[in-house]
Amino acid sequence: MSLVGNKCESISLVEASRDEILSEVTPDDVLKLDKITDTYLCSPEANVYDIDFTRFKIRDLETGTVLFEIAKPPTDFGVDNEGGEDGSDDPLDPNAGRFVRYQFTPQFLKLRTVGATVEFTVGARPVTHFRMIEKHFFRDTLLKTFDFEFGFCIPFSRNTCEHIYEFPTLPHDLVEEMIAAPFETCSDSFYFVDNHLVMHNKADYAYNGGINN
Ligand SMILES: CCCCCCCCCCCCCC(=O)O
Repeated sequence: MSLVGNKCESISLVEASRDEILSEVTPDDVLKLDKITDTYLCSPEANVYDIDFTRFKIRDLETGTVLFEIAKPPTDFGVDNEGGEDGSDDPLDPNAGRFVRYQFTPQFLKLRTVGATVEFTVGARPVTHFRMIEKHFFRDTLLKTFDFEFGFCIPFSRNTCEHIYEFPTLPHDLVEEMIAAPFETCSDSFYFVDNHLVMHNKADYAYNGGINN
């Protein structure tokens, strides 16, 4: 099956078929991806560990400035935070909560290291080798793959960790294109427990905040 879409702006977020879900997606598979996926590569039910993200914060590590922060309201977390138009606010959408839209200013792309602090809870099962592989694209170009470990989580625990994003050096022309093309920068975040894919989230990004808007 084709796991990839052609353009961030035109991906079709259809759900993977049952056969696709049942075929195991490995960390090596996603490390090899060179395009954004056009489907979610696991169903929401794959999260048998009841991993629940409850807080997320991004800060510039050079100045300590907090750039973005969201905490889970009582019933929801991770849906469009800026009023995007992907339809994920629909309570019947099985993919609600798997997509986030970020809107940053152009200055964001000048940062060198960003710390992303995530707080999450886990359910009744111990979580071993919890790992996130996250791929960032602009259109058809892979900007960078991040590969982070969360480690081991005991049952019914609340956990916090900060991962360090070292920004790639991007050519000036590419940066200008990214600023001029809101939401054509996007990412796939794949979460594995013991090498089994348990969650797949998507995000897109605009970097034109403060420019005529
Ligand atoms: C411009 C290329 C590298 C970009 C690194 C951006 C770091 C942003 C951290 C936020 C990622 C959150 C992903 C998510 O919400 O699923």
